[in-house]
Amino acid sequence: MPLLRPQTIKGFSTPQIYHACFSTSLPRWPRLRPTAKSSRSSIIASKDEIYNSNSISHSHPPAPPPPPPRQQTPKKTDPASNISKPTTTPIEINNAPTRKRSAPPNTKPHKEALFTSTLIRQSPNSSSLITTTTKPQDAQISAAASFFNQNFQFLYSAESLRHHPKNEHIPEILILGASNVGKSSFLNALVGKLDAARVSARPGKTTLMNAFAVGPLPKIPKGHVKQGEKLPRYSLVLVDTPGYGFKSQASWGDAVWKYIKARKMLRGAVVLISSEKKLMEQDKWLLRTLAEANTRTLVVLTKADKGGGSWTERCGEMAELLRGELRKISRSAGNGWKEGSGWNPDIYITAAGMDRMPKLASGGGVGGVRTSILEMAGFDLQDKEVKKKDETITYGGPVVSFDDIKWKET
Ligand SMILES: Nc1nc2c(ncn2[C@@H]2O[C@H](COP(=O)(O)OP(=O)(O)OP(=O)(O)O)[C@@H](O)[C@H]2O)c(=O)[nH]1
Ligand SMILES: [Mg+2]
Repeated sequence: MPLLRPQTIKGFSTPQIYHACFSTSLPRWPRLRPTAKSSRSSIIASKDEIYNSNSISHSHPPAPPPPPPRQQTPKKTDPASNISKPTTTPIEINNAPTRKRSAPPNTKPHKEALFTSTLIRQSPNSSSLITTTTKPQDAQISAAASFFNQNFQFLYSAESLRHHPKNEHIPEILILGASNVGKSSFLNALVGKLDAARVSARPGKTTLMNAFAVGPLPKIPKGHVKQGEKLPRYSLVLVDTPGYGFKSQASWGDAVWKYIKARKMLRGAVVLISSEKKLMEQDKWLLRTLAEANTRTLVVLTKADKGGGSWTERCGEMAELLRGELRKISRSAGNGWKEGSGWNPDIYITAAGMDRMPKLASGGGVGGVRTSILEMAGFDLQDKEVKKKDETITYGGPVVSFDDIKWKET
């Protein structure tokens, strides 16, 4: 296999070399300085960690199977009609036809749309929050839903990079965000299970990187399979992470950072930001770090149901703010991390953990996010079908093994 320079592989995490400066005194994620480059030896250490990863830690086993779903009494109301319109920004609810979904009894009218929408998104080209699904989007959303509902499996917990077992074939997506932002709840909603990942009202619940598998049997080209290799029976790995900020620890950030810069099958990160809070410096730092590492990024607002005032106004303003921040970051990164290729200009809005309703997996804005995650992971979403794209088309170059990467000299 020819030696490829990692920076020639377009659009996903390029293993570049950065210096990490970890704060040990504060129980926080490390403060990283992605622009300062380090020596090659720090990367070689990461590489060794990958290849010596025989031990799989199960110190954070999955939660027991969820109880049977509670019975819901459907309440038929038009979600869009109950949205309070913003007063200061021109955010409107698109009135395209919606698929009726049931909201729990006694749902407050202003939250009804949150419960019933599969897609809540703000795109740069529209001043409205799109909360509805048009016909083709519906087909894609249901294709993505059936993908995510297949073959759910807890894989492993990892304390550091070397605990992640070798993965040569299956795309991995990282779920990142501050502690308590709703990462584990979001993952549960994605896979349609209430208790796949453990959730708690107390920040700092997730302390390890927890990997979960979803999706149908993968179609791996014969030439990519080594003799006697045991093939995975799922198509996508979602990795829940410990949060940064309040109640977090520097070692958690260290593990996540090493994973971002060295993990071969990482195809993108979903960054969760709470819509009930202000954008934090640490959120901006994370986005900058992903930009410098050239990791594809999708930003999702969580907890749209929380906080005062109109959620449409609050989330719409926050989405605009974030997009401005992302543009600034991509200008200063000056690499392939650009609007549309490095980061997704659509900001999704979710209420994944809202009331922890069993049926929420089909609502709360989560359906639309699934489609973008699959796209980021290299799948092609056609009507009612999800197909794995040829890696050579998606990423602009053959997939090289970690061993074949010629490291950029500093
Ligand atoms: N109202 C509301 N609550 C939510 C939402 N998402 C999560 N929550 C709640 O927020 C709390 C934290 O959720 P988690 O999913 O554990 O958050 P996390 O980011 O995984 O937290 P750590 O693992 O501690 O970093 C829990 O009480 C959830 O029920 C949401 O969309 N709306
Ligand atoms: Mg968690």
